[in-house]
Amino acid sequence: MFDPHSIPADPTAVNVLAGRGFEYRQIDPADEAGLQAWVQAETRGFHHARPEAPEMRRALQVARQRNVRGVYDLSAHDAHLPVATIDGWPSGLSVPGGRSVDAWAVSGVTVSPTHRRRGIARALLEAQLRYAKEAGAALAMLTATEATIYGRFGFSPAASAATVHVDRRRAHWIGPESPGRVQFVEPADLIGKAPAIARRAVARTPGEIDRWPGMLERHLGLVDPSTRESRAVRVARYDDVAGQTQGFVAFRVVRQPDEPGAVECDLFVAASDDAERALWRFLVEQDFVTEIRVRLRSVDEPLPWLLEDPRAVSLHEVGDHLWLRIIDPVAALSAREYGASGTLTLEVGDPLRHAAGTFVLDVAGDGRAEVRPAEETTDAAAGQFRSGRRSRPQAAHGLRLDARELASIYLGGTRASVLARAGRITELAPGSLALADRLFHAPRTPHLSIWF
Ligand SMILES: CC(=O)SCCNC(=O)CCNC(=O)[C@H](O)C(C)(C)COP(=O)(O)OP(=O)(O)OC[C@H]1O[C@@H](n2cnc3c(N)ncnc32)[C@H](O)[C@@H]1OP(=O)(O)O
Repeated sequence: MFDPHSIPADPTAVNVLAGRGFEYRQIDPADEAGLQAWVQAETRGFHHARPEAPEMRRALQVARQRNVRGVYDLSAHDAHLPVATIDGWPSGLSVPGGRSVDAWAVSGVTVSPTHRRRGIARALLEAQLRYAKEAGAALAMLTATEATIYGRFGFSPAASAATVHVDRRRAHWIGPESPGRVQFVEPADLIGKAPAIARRAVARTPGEIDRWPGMLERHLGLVDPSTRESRAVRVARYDDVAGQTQGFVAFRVVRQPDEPGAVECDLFVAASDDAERALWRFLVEQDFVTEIRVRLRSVDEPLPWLLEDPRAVSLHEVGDHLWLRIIDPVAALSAREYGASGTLTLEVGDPLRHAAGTFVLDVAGDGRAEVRPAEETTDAAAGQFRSGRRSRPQAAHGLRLDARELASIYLGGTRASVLARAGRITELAPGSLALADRLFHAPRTPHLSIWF
């Protein structure tokens, strides 16, 4: 695994920020005071309360695993606190076909209100794209607080999420019985096996990213188990007939005294369809609750099809969630599996130059692609055309699009034809959009179930 601490400071960012009177630093994982100040600044940047000691310990544990950078204004009153924060780390991203592609996750982007709109975030983000390249990542990725910030850096929405509400009184189950068993478990008893189950759940869903050490502990209420909020966390797990745990949920019931409550769940992990059904059933069949609210679920849940009254289910806070930025089109396009065979040329524009070029996507009958810059036809490809394994490129299906549009169609969450209707993709030969829609189709709607 690539060491995120090994990347030298980006000279452009150093110079740009120095020119504005700021110092751009990487914080050493062993620099406890430096990391604490960074966490304080990031927490303030996101308008959160100052962290208590257990949360600070957890934040430091996470920060030590990442490339953590701050911008310092040495003339400020609290000069040890950065005026801007950002962190990045290498992480797998699940793509259609069950593989994971090497990506670079970006998080913790804050600029103090005293220093904003002076180009600090731009300097930090452009540097992150160069770090992503240095780390060998095919894409950069993030979740965005505001949808207006990241398009200018080539990021674009690639997977959505929604909060699923279920009206308990109307939630009569008609779906199949799962053969295994759901049972309550204390969070501390689950944490040992939780990461492995989460890994399998991530692998089967395009758009999910690797979980990092310390992430599940927070959802399970284990960071500071003595708080009222942590003590309210209940956990149920699903074991298959062989006794293997295949999924779990962590939830709270919120209620006024003597009133029925509402189930609030923000950790729903299912490594099999049986687990997914059984855990939904467990959540929606609780007594003495009126509503079940599960955050960051897919916009394409099977749940309405499992209930007699599909209108018991409603989607709220539906929106973009995972944003991708293509860094290396050949690596990114080669990683996923495709929904059809065919050959498509992609003329990709990119004002920041990372993904610019013309690429030939040549998908064989097994859904695997060979991708090459248009000027190269490799000997291997020529051999495969001769042997008939791959179709020879015709005069040719092609699209002209920007790196952003490529990011949005990449996981299959948005169709190329929709972006063409929006005037954002140009079809270069008749039939190219229909082919692109078939190629990029993913059997499972991409979905990301965490913030990062
Ligand atoms: C992945 C994540 O961590 S998402 C978290 C993002 N952070 C937050 O929401 C915390 C609160 N907000 C902030 O800290 C800051 O406002 C930031 C980080 C969003 C922007 O920082 P700044 O240093 O002010 O941005 P900077 O001056 O570099 O602006 C860069 C460009 O983005 C634009 N921009 C910056 N913030 C916004 C915004 N909130 N909405 C729309 N455009 C924005 C600027 O106009 C500028 O455009 P241009 O370069 O094309 O002219």
